[in-house]
Amino acid sequence: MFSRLAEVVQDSGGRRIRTKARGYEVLRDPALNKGTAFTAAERQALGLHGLLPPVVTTDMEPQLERALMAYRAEPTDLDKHIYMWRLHDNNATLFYALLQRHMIEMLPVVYDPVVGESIEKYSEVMTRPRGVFLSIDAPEEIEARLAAFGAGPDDIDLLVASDAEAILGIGDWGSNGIDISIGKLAVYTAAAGVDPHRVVPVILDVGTDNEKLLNDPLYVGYRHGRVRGQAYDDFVDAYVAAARKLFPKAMLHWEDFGSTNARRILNRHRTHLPTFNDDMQGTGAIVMSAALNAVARAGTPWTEQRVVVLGAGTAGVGIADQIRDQMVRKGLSQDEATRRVWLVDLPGLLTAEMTDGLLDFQRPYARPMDEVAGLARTPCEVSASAAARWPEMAALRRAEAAKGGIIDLATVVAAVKPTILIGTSTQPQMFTESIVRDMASHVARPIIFPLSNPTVLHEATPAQLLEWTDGKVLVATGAPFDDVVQGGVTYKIGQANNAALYPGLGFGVIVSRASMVSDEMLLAAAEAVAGQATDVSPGASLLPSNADLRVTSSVVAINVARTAVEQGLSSVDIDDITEAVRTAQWWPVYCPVEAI
Ligand SMILES: NC(=O)c1ccc[n+]([C@@H]2O[C@H](COP(=O)([O-])OP(=O)(O)OC[C@H]3O[C@@H](n4cnc5c(N)ncnc54)[C@H](O)[C@@H]3O)[C@@H](O)[C@H]2O)c1
Ligand SMILES: O=C(O)C[C@H](O)C(=O)O
Ligand SMILES: [Mg+2]
Repeated sequence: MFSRLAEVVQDSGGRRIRTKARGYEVLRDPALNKGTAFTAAERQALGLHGLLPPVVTTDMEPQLERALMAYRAEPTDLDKHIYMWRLHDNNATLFYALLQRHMIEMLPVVYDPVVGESIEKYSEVMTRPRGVFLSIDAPEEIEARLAAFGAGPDDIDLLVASDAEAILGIGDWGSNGIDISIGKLAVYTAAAGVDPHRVVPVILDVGTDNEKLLNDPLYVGYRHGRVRGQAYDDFVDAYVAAARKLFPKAMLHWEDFGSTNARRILNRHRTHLPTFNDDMQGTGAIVMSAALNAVARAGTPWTEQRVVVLGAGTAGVGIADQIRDQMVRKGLSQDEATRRVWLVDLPGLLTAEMTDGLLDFQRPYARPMDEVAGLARTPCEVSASAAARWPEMAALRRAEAAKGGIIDLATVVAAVKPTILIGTSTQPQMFTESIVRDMASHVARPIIFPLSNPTVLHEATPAQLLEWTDGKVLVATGAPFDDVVQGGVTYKIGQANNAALYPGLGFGVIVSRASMVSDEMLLAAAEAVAGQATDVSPGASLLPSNADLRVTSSVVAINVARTAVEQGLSSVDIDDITEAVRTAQWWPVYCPVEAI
């Protein structure tokens, strides 16, 4: 976001910035600062002589070299993460140029998995606050606080908001969650070219149930338990109303909400706003991309897939829904397709007997009792942490324990013989060797996607899955993993992280100024990503490399914008969609800065 002292001009002379700022006002504005790249004439006009060393660098190269050395000299990934945000606060253009050039190396540091660590340690490592902190303690101030960001009605394309109840798989992190909104936005820019000066990171602080934070004297958020119920809904509604009023063109992105809120919020707004939930829909779509390629490589029809999902929360059921819809598109009835998906959660296999206790979006998948009657039950306990984090699911688990135990994943896999196994449980190593070997004994090419982030929470590693299946598995993961060499084949591991999809999806919505995000737009995004992974040689990844994120995101944006236009959802006239996407993309290059 530029200070009020600057404006961007885009005309036949190209892009330039005009500013009333002078001297340190220029150098301390990360959107304006170019450091040693200010020309002699700019230094004269902006009063920078004497505030910069004498060397004038004509391009960014020396700065990039210096920044890369400083980055690599940082001892830990968290230090590197902090370095990157300091760099951003000094010179945003250089930050994005560096990130884009070293995407494979730096994306995991700026974003997932290291962003998880920075959120856990935010109280200690917080640098300059960024974004807008909204609090349920002051709902009447929402509009004023958003307005304090300083942007006008035409200045903002996108807001990413989180209430931080379900950050990645690490749970409730209160106000610290601002870093997930910031990290997601950085990926929007690096991957798709969303203008970083036209976005707002938001944290919706409704309190936290995280005892560690509540007892931490350095905690930066509101120190009370999570507010739920009507007050919560009113607060979220007030945020939506204020965001729409102040930034009527902007898309609203929801990130890392708890499973009891995520879908309700989305359903309330999805048909009348350009909005989507990344964990449900972005994840569902990127998993569809990987699944489209995996099913094609396995050579089995969509209508014959049997899908087991471990972890029936926001992401798991978002994925289940999109897979079910694909089976319907391929000819099954809604009921037949739903019957081909088995959800396993804390209470084990979700069954019809649990219906009253299930979350509404889980209910359609509950298995009929006659089908499960003969299945073995495994005794179980309910941990205090699970009971606090997923009370509804833990209550059902307790009820199952009283009946002798749960129908667990191993039993379900043995009975169902799934072709596809998805992990969104937040629990590491749940895809055990015996479960995976059992699955592989029934299908030629088991499709297994352990997706729980960050890396340490994955249900299995790609190396394990490849070993246990003798290289037969078709795998994609949530976090980045190195290549695995086995039996003379180098396996490239596709990252089924929504980061490969949501930036292009959002950019397509922004370019087309779509009035909503339709299921067809999500499918268009999924197909676009899938189409970018063209190598089908042994060991080839199911998804395009993150090194090509910019290309992938462009193709996604074009497909999404085209679909919006075709569906009559676009509110602007676009003659040439490819050109519209191309010209809207922001690139991290310096432009002239003029004094006014
Ligand atoms: N790869 C991606 O792009 C991507 C996207 C979104 C979420 N995720 C990951 O998926 C995971 C889940 O995210 P979410 O937003 O759906 O969280 P969530 O809290 O909504 O859902 C987690 C679910 O797992 C269940 N669960 C907990 N312990 C379990 C166990 N032992 N056995 C079976 N189920 C168990 C919970 O009851 C809950 O229903 C996280 O780790 C997150 O990082 C990955
Ligand atoms: O943030 C990510 O890496 C993906 C996803 O949104 C998640 O919550 O895990
Ligand atoms: Mg998320």
